[in-house]
Amino acid sequence: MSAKLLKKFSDRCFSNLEEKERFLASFNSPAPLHPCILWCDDPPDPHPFAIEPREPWQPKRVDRLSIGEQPGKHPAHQRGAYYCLDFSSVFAASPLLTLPENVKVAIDVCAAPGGKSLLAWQLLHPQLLLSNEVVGKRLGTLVANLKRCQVSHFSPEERGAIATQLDPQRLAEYFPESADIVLVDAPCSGQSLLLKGKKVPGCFHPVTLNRNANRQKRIIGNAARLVAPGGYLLYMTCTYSVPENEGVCQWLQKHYPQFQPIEVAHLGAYQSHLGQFPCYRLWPQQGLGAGAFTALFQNRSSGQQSAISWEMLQECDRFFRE
Ligand SMILES: C[S@@+](CC[C@H](N)C(=O)[O-])C[C@H]1O[C@@H](n2cnc3c(N)ncnc32)[C@H](O)[C@@H]1O
Repeated sequence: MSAKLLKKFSDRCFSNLEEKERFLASFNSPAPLHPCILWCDDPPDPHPFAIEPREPWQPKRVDRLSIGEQPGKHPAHQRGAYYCLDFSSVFAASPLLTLPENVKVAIDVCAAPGGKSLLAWQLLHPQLLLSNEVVGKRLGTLVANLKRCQVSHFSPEERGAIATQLDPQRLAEYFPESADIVLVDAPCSGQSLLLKGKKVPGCFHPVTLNRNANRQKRIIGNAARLVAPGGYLLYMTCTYSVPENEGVCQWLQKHYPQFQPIEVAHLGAYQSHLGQFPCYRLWPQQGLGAGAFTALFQNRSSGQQSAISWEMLQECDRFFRE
């Protein structure tokens, strides 16, 4: 990581000197991140782990564990009792808590390894969860996680998931205006991954940011075409950059003006000071995770939700082929 580019970014983002110092300090001495789990079974009593106090927006099925807990090594993990994810992901997906449950169709456009799909499955109880992943190797991981975490295979008789490996443009052509909720957890410059000890070369470089912003615009534009009239689009990243995040949201509003940003009351305290519309940031200096961006949009156009063809679903499905 270039310390110069990080400093430049923080100069641009924070007029408050103290906030800027705290942001930079997160990189110089990263705080350990609390493990976090999403329960797929009902949590047992007694609880197998030491847990942290809850945040007001924390879904009931999510527990943030004390430092030192290793939920991935517990036998209940292999049994699929829960899925391990980071708390920033929970923050990003938390606008799902404001949406109607028991919807017909949820589509996760960028789904592997599966955290947001599992959150949508647990929080919204969709009839059909269509989890899509373009990268073949990652599709295998996604399907393995869905199966381990007890998500059944969809059929017209049974609520469940379908896994596809389609480019977002193809997805939009096959299933237009069909989804009550579409999730776009976009591939991004991944700046927050630095705080998880990962190497992310060039993640503050303007060329990287532009390349990612452009890729996200293509993905979110196609994702918008999947959303039924009245349905929702949730856009999330794990990066801090402004051309991604606020920039991509502004692009969406300009090119798809029927998509209105929706206020998420429980995230009011996290309103991004870098956007003039409802969108939310978790910063690393807030002490809850490495960071995330999230914005919820509603498709305000009028019309009917399109039905999904079972034949088309069967043709694309890779749930049992992985
Ligand atoms: C941030 S990750 C998704 C994480 C996942 N939602 C979760 O919660 O576990 C972004 C995903 O987008 C996929 N991706 C990369 N390029 C893409 C593209 N052009 N269109 C759609 N997805 C893409 C990546 O392979 C990656 O799996």
